[in-house]
Amino acid sequence: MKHFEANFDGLVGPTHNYAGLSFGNVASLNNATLTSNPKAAAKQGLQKAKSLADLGMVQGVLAPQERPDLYTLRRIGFSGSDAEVLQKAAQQAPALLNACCSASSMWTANAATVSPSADTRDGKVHFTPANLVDKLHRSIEPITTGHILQATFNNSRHFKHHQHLPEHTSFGDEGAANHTRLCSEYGHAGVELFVYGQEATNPNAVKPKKYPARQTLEASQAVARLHQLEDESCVFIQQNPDVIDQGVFHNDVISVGNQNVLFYHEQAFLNADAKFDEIRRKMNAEMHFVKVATSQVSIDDAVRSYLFNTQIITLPSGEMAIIAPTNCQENPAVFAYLNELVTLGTPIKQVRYYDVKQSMQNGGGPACLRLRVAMNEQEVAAVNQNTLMNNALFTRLNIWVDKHYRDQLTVSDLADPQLIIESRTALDELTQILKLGSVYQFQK
Ligand SMILES: NCCC[C@H](NC(=O)CCC(=O)O)C(=O)O
Repeated sequence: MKHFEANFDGLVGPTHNYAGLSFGNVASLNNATLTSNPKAAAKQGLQKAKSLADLGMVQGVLAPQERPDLYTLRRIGFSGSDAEVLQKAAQQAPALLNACCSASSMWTANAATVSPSADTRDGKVHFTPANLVDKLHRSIEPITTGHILQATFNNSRHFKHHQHLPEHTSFGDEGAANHTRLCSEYGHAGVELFVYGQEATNPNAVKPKKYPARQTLEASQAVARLHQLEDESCVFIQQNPDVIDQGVFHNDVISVGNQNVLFYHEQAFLNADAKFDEIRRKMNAEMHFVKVATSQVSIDDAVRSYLFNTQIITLPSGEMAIIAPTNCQENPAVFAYLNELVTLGTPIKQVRYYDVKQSMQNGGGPACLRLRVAMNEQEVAAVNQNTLMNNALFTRLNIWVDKHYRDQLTVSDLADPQLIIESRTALDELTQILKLGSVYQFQK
């Protein structure tokens, strides 16, 4: 049977804006006053997804969330008509309004952790939505994320959906951004590498001093248990707290893996040597650890360019390619490194650049925008086929974006009640295009 690694990209929602909501995420804070372009953001994302489909990859899309989130605003005491709720929140608690308007669900690397059927005891593909408790604006995502995942992977014979972990910082979970699956072939059992920022229940364990460690060991272990993974196929490794304090808020800002390749910065992990030995032992296959030294690319350049927030994909030819943001071309040290990388004799043979600047300005690169789901042919056939990218869907979604999205949005626009109507009209139409059923609260 054939096996694939599919990428499901998050569609950028109609309220895409720069509100500076993510303490510890340098780009989010630095760009807090910029005017965003939701239409351009959505189109950049669609173009990247379509380009991967054109390369012969299995590519899908995940619907965005309903924003503004009036249900959360009502839950915290704002009342009246929808327009009144928005106006009162804008006057009395603008920071809370901003948190309820973010289009952050587009970063589907944080939607869930996924374990393919080759790794799980019951032979199903397992999904656990991330609780994202570290950030208010993201902590309101997991319930709807669960609905969207269930409507997309809507076959209980093949797909097992779990509830998100308990909503407490001890179980801080950021999903696939801190999870990498290593394997020889996508269909063979692999090693699932869980990267955590801190141990919540061990007061003596090291942790960052300045910025939050969003992922805990306890959360990663819980996901591994839920997904029915064998101990022999899991490795838990701590992120270097010093790099978290330099803006590496997720592991996918400092390392990325694909099949038997782990591409990483030398400062990414604690106790890397011992953990890499454990990976080698558990893999039963040759591993390529592709290390980038600080002398080649500094942490600052890695964070600015998102060199490691690239996607490494295996093309139908068997060659690996890196999907990089154009920001990597614009950074001299990073561009020089990538030009050299393809000559080094590693499995990575080419680099392709895509403009995803609208997302980058919020601290999300190409890899943040996608959720990886390794599947066999039968599982791909069991996915909601209306979510899979092809020429027709690409054309349809571009028309949909043109019809509903604004080409500029500032934080002060978030109090505009018209935005509720625009967003709901767009999302209602989207659920029809993707045949998702009623996944949003306003549809229930
Ligand atoms: N995987 C990339 C996630 C980026 C995301 N940024 C944000 O939410 C920024 C939102 C804002 O500042 O408007 C985050 O930090 O979780």
